[in-house]
Amino acid sequence: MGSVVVEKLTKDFSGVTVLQNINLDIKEGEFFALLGPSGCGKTTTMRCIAGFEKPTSGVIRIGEKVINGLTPNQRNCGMVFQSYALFPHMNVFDNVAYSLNVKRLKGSNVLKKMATYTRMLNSRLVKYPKDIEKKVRDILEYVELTEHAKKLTSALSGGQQQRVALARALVMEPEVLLMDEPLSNLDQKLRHTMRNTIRKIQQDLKITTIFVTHDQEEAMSMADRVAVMNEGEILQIGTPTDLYSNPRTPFIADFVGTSNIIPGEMLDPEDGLSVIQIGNQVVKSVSTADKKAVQVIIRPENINVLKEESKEYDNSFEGEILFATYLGSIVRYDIKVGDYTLTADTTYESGKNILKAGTSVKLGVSPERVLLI
Ligand SMILES: Nc1ncnc2c1ncn2[C@@H]1O[C@H](COP(=O)(O)OP(=O)(O)OP(=O)(O)O)[C@@H](O)[C@H]1O
Repeated sequence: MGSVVVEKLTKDFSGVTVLQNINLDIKEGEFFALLGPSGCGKTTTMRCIAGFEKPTSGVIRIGEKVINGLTPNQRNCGMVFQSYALFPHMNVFDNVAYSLNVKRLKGSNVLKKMATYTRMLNSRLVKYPKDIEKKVRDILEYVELTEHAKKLTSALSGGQQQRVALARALVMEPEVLLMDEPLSNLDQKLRHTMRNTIRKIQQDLKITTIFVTHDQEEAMSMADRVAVMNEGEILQIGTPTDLYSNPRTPFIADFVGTSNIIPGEMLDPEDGLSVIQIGNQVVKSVSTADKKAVQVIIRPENINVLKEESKEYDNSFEGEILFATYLGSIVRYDIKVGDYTLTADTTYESGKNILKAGTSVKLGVSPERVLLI
């Protein structure tokens, strides 16, 4: 398995820069996600690594080898796309065996051999060499598709088709697995199951994996590390917990999870805590900033919603419930505090009533949970 290093990668399309100064250092066996909104350059980064796009400048290495000059086939990357990209007229087994066969056919008269192979496939006379037969059987068993081996891929469910695509990539024993929004076409429930399947396979095989997604929950739940991209740049790289607790910009705080982001003004510190004026309230934070105008970031789960003040908080506000959303294990409240509406998450306790709109509440936030950017 290979590490993937990208150095100072830029990409222009007709003079328009879509990637600028992308630097990645992906470790061997790591599950690495590229996360960002639509159009931020995730797929282009991936396509440069796979060899489908030529970088305008920059160096890409797999292991020790610079791969800029190699064709996609020579790069030893397996690819899985959102659209599956399977052959609908072939059965599962043939789809998975296809690339292994094509690789073997390399050499003289490839086109003629491929034409013969396709004819054999069409007439169902194809007979695979023993080693290919075994490899395909093993991988199909691994992704739990053995019983579907003879079915046309067009007759399978989305999740099964994506497992065929995964098997087809893995059977080539690639050094790096590149996955571009592989779960986007699946419904919510299947997406969750497939997340676990992909993560388990990745951990089993310890295959270096780059996973492109615009879904922060997907990236955060699957990846060892995540690069957050926006407008052709990488804003921050970190573990999911890193990004969640120490977002470097308001964009990341907002994109990775839900945040209350409120503009404030720094006052003089008190008792070792930063003091920030927000409207006619002050908020205290252990976080520091070396500028006057700051963004105050508070995660919804860090706002304690109390019907009466039962505990002393360094930060305590009066608010009024505007709206309550029951989300299963949590209840999310929109709460009016002065001129702002804050979002607060509370654990749902069965048997306890959800607070109604109009209820007056006290909010408590510990200074450790107030982040300044
Ligand atoms: N072949 C191309 N020619 C011109 N512009 C392109 C080409 N491919 C991509 N772009 C542009 O480059 C930018 C980045 O696109 P890219 O597909 O990499 O973004 P993305 O983050 O993967 O978005 P999505 O999640 O929507 O796929 C976009 O503005 C897109 O329009």
